[in-house]
Amino acid sequence: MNSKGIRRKKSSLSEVKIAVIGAPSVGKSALSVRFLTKRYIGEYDHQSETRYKHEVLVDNEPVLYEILDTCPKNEDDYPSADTLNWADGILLVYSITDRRSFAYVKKVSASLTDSDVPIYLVANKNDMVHLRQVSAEEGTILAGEMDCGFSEVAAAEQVAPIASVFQDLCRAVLAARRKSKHSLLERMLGAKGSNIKLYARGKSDSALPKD
Ligand SMILES: Nc1nc2c(ncn2[C@@H]2O[C@H](COP(=O)(O)OP(=O)(O)OP(=O)(O)O)[C@@H](O)[C@H]2O)c(=O)[nH]1
Repeated sequence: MNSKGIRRKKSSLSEVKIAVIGAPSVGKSALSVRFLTKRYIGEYDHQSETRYKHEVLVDNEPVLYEILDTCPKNEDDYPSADTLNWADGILLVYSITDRRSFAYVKKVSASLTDSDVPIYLVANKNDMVHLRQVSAEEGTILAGEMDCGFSEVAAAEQVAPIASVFQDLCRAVLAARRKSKHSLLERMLGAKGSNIKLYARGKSDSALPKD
């Protein structure tokens, strides 16, 4: 997978970089374009990964999404370390009609066990239940193992549930970012704890007793 030129620097607060990862033809582009344009376009003719930028409100806060729609060449083409390092959040996609695509996300999830990057698991093509090869329960179990969100959706038919998937992942990214900032601050305060001076609020320095 070609990820040349992808910046490694982590985003600022309002930017959220999402990598959409899954086996070929599971509907990664259909889901991304549904979220970006609310439209469903059945066939995408792209031979390489595509990046989109899109600003939306999440909980009334503007968020700039950068979405990397990956494009594996085959079922054995897994995302590169560059792609996984680049992402603030990972949308793992499989198709309910394709058991091998479920094996693909399982394998990617196994490579992410030491990663703190928030993940969301999506089972696409839920409109094709007559061709189902992966049960909803299997998806729920895998999401439980990864401790991440999970939905069965149909890019072909739905708009709001797909927006919710991207927004839930965005919330998880922002929450993880707040948590890591908080723990960094705690570590800094802990290290400098002995030097911290406490001032009584509401009193000016001149009103404080001189020692
Ligand atoms: N029935 C059905 N077909 C879908 C759905 N989403 C995508 N497809 C079809 O699945 C095929 C693959 O969709 P893409 O969005 O190109 O899949 P992709 O994962 O981006 O494919 P690659 O870029 O080749 O890896 C297309 O024919 C889509 O029309 C869905 O929800 N339901």
